[in-house]
Amino acid sequence: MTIDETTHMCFACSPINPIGLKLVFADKGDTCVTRFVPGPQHQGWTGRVHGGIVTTLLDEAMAQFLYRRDETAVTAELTVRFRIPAPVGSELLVEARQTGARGRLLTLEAKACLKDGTVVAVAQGKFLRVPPDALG
Ligand SMILES: CCCCCCCCCCCCCCCC(=O)SCCNC(=O)CCNC(=O)[C@H](O)C(C)(C)COP(=O)(O)OP(=O)(O)OC[C@H]1O[C@@H](n2cnc3c(N)ncnc32)[C@H](O)[C@@H]1OP(=O)(O)O
Repeated sequence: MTIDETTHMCFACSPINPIGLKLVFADKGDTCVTRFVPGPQHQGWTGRVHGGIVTTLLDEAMAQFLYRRDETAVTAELTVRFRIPAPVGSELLVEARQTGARGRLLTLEAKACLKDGTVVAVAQGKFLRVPPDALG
């Protein structure tokens, strides 16, 4: 896949998308991790981070796990369980890992936790391999 890591506009991880989350990822053991401090602009109900933003963090962590391992795949299905409200202003630690692979189908899981380890949300993702040129 040919993607310019400095100029792409991914909402979650682009360094230059003006309204993006600007997530930075790293590999840690068999996981891919990131941290994010949601601001007031990321809330739904007052003081609670919007579930779509939490979902984006989880989805992106799984997608980055694959990207960093040279897999070209897209999210085909995503299930999120929101365990507790994510408070605006509290850092979220997000990690993703692969749980399986069968043919084109890759399965992953991700979780978002508060700094004290409290789990905020967990996700199961199914990703389907696509040809590299399908993703530009
Ligand atoms: C370090 C620096 C960073 C730099 C960083 C650079 C940028 C890094 C950007 C990252 C960016 C990430 C972003 C986040 C991840 C997105 O957000 S990805 C975007 C959201 N997802 C999409 O747009 C996907 C939209 N859907 C599709 O394109 C198509 O439906 C799919 C998923 C490719 C599948 O279509 P298809 O290839 O035509 O396949 P299809 O014939 O439907 O199914 C093939 C097989 O898979 C099976 N299948 C399909 N769906 C499922 C399912 N959900 N469950 C089970 N089986 C399934 C089918 O049953 C079928 O099985 P067989 O009949 O072959 O046995």
